[in-house]
Amino acid sequence: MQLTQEETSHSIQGIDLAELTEQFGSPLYVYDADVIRRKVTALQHAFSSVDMKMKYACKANTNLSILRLMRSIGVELDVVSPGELEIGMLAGYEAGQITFTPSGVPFYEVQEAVEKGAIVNVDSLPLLEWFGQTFGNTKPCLIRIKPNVAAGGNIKIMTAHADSKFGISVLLLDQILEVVKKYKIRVIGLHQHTGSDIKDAAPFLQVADILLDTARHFPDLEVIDLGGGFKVSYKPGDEITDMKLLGNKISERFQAFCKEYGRDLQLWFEPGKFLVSESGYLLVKTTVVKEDPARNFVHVDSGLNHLIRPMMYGAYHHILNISNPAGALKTYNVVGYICETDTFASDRELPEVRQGDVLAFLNAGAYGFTMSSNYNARQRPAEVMIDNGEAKLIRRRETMEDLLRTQLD
Ligand SMILES: Cc1ncc(COP(=O)(O)O)c(C=O)c1O
Ligand SMILES: N[C@@H](CCCC[NH3+])C(=O)O
Repeated sequence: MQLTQEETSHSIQGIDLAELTEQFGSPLYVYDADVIRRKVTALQHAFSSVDMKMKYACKANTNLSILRLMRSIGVELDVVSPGELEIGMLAGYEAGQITFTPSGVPFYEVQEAVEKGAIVNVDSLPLLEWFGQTFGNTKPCLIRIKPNVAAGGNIKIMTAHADSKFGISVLLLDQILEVVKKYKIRVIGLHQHTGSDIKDAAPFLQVADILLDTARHFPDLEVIDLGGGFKVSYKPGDEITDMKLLGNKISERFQAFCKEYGRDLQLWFEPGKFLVSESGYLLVKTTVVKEDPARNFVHVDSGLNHLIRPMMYGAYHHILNISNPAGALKTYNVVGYICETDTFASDRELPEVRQGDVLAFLNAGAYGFTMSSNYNARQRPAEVMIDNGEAKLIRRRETMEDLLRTQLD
């Protein structure tokens, strides 16, 4: 990973990260708005030769300020629940700019979203049948195809292989077409999402081919939606998706398809991680350094309740000791304070960690706060966004009252 000068000096836009924990407390999520802008621009450049639209997969990070930033730079939205839809609309999106990509949800959730004006990605044959019965040809929809391709950082985040629950298998095309014909359903797009953390261009091209082949059977398309999944850099030296190469290759195939189809379509992507992962840091404080005969343990004032990716996927998050960057290197297991095995990192070399040192977990912008919980009756951290050289609190720290609000005594 190429750390920028700002990252090595442990400041963002001139704001010292350690000082932020003094000001806003610890643990603390911090986001750099400039990184998000840069990522959006990179994707726009990569696909500048086609009519491309970004639908930010906001499950990665639903903070209203992030959504408002996305909206201000022309990025639309992909949501997976009524809650995300509501947050999107609160951020100022019109429902027509939002796609709803459910996964086996109750049909009334789809009904409400469609009635509000969102466009649904239909993900099962029973939902397609219901959609036809309920809306006939009065509402547009996309169909989520499962291309039966396995790709992604780990099996838990692969969503398009044959055994995955997501979408309608491409092998069921005849049945899809039958239902569409029966109700004259207005299918304006085909969608697929292969998985997350996909480095190589090859799987993206493979699924694009499958989706475009399938698209030939639908005469009224306006959109091809290739989902998200671009790989970002988690580890120093990590190879990431070559967006320029991918942009050229996909655009070329897409243009050839549009020519054959006889009409220019729009190409949609639903990036989550790519847009926000690298913008975020989780700042934590070292509570205890335990020099055990077997290992050195660094305990921090956080755990799987705040950042579950290392425990859930074995995901690597780079860690900086921002209080002692020049300390002698030592090897540690960095662990949380939760009453479970919540190891953030094993055998990690860090500049000597002392009690009270502030550590920064990188790549905490995506699937960090949104996957957090109140396990062990712990409150969730505050969130801060740095923009125009200013740090603003964009979510206050939870309190005990927040935790008790729904309990009836
Ligand atoms: C339907 C859909 N679109 C987009 C995404 C975003 O994926 P990523 O954050 O890897 O770009 C996901 C998450 O896996 C998803 O399920
Ligand atoms: N939450 C996953 C990615 C999205 C999975 C949902 N389909 C991660 O942190 O890598």
